[in-house]
Parts: sequence; structure tokens; C-alpha cells
Amino acid sequence: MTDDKLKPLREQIDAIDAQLLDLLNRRARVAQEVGHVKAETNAPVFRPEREAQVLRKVADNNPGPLDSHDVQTIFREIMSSCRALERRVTVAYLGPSGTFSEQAVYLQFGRAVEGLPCATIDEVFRAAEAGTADFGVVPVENSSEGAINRTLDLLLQTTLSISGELSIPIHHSLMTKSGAMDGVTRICAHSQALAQCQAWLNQQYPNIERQAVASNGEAARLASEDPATAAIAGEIAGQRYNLGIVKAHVQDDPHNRTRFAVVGRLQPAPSGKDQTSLVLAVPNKAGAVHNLLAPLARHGVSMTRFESRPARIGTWEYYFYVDVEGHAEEAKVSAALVELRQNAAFFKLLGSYPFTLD
Ligand SMILES: O=C(O)C(=O)C[C@]1(C(=O)O)C=C[C@@H](O)C=C1
Repeated sequence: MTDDKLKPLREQIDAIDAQLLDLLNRRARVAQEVGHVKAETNAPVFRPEREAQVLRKVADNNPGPLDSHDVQTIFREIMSSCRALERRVTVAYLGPSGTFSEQAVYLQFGRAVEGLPCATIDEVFRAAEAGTADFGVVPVENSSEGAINRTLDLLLQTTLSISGELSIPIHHSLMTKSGAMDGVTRICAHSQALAQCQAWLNQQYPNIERQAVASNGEAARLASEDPATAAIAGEIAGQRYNLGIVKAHVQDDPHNRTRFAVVGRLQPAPSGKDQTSLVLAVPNKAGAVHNLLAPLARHGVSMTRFESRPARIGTWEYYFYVDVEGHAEEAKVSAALVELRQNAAFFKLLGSYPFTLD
């Protein structure tokens, strides 16, 4: 009875799927042509500003009933597959596979990329600097634990630019080989994850040793090899290493998120809604920071982030990591940057890129 009713509806879906398939391949053939044009001039395959515009447009024009975020996810994958026909880009990230960094790679680039897992954040930068990877994806900041200091230090030294950013929810699970805690003598995770679950661990397992390891993915791998080791990691890492969940969502803050930056040699053109990141330092005098930032207000440029980090040269001096709204090529941003550069003891433009955070 139900099947009788379903049959004509499924026939409609089949007919629409055939049209979609045809349209998708027509789009792919045009992308191939774009690829040929780019190859003639050695132009970059990945154009984040164009992808951001396509995604904004489909969300703006979406009549429903599909949710706009879901439509964007579909189009992200369509563009990823089309891009891969031009050339498959390689993206380095903090591995092993199963980490939140890997998840961030797929969220930003879609699935049709070559992921290159690296053992450390330093290696991610090196891979992109050496050209082994086209881009690197690195964690910048966690909503409960603050800045990822190693990334901030490397951004200061690198020749790469920031070409994009994204933020993803971070849900940690406690996992073991058996799915239970019997016989477990240590809990492994990245130091950030241990910090993000500290209150819960103090309450539930105050007497089990905690060990910081290179990544949550590495913790999951260790737990898969040793029944006396538990891992705190994302569920994807647990699935990859066949772990059982002892308890899901053990992070102290249920809204825990991490912001990632995409680094590479590419400097994206303006997309219409962009953000610019820079690092500044001022001489250690009263009012210096206030004076330093005055050009932003004067030119009507909004600051969206301000983070300080000790310069570690023995005196109380700081580097300031600043994000502002707009692209460095926009007149008012460019004018403010010229003045900021004049006032600062140190000035480094990290990059302008499409604004994508919610
Ligand atoms: O417009 C381009 O430059 C393309 O290569 C096409 C396309 C797409 O599929 O829409 C694919 C890759 C780029 O990153 C941007 C967009």
C-alpha cells in the first residue's frame, strides 16, 4: 500500500536526479574550461573569494524548504569536486587523521582534497612553506582555553599569508578500546583538550594520571593499542581507531569551539565581505596602544579581535594580534593600515580573506 504511494514519488525523484546529474556535469565541464584558462597563466586553482561569493549567493537565493546551511554544504562539495577536476589541492593539517584539524580541512575545502597529516603545527607551516602542501590548516584559538600560542608564534615568523578562517564546534568524548574504564591507568589527549575537560576529569577521575600527547588523534591511536589507556578526542577519531565511547560530550563548556586559519602563499582578492589580520607591537610607554589603534577609529574600520602575546625578549613587551573588518585593498582599510604601520614599532600584515564566521 505504502509502496504504491511511494512509487510515483520516487519516479519523480529519479527524473530530478537525472537532471541534477546532467547539470552537475555541465558545471564540471565549465570548471574544466576555467582550469585550462588558469593553467595558461599559472593562476591559482583555489579562489576562496569566489567560493565565498558562490556560497553567499546560494544562501541568499535559497527559496527553501532546504536549510541554507545545508545548501551551502552541498555547494561546498560541488565546488570541491569541480576544483579537483582543475587540480586537487593538497592541505596539511595537524594529524593523524581523525583530528578536529582534519574536520576543519574538509569543512573549508570539501572532501575532494588531498589531506596531508603532520605531526606538529610547525610541520604544517613547513609543508605549506616548502610547497609540499598548497595550504595548511592550523588552530588559532579555542573558546574556552584561548589562543593556541604556537600558532601565533609561527604566524609571526612565516612567509605565508592567512587565506581563510573557520570555526567548528569541539565536542570531546572519553573513549577506550572496550568502551569501559576498567583497568585504565592513564588518560591521554592534547594538552588543550585536557584543559577543556579539566573540571569534569577532576570530578570523575581525580586519581587517573593525565598525559598530554601531540594530538587527540594520537591519543585515540594510543588507546586503540593499549587497553590501559583512555583517550579524550572527537568521535571521528574514536571511529577511525575503533574505540568505544565511555562518555560523550565531556568538555566543560558545551559551546566549546575552535577557530582555525588557512595559511598558504595565496593572497585572496576582495570577496565583498572580508577580514584582515595583522600583528603589531608598540614601544612600552603609557598610551602607546591607544595611540596605535587610533587610525582604525579615524577611518571607520571595526576591530573584531585583539589578542596580546608577550614578545619574549625579556622585557614586558607585547605583540598584538588584531583582526579588522574589510580587505586591505579597500580604501578605508588601506588608509588605516598605512597609518598603523607608521605608528607601530613592528607591523606585519597576516592577510585579508573572506569573512565566514557565524
Ligand atoms: O571560478 C573559478 O575560478 C573556478 O575555478 C570554479 C570554482 C567553482 O567550482 O565554482 C572552483 C574552484 C575555485 O576555488 C572557485 C570556483
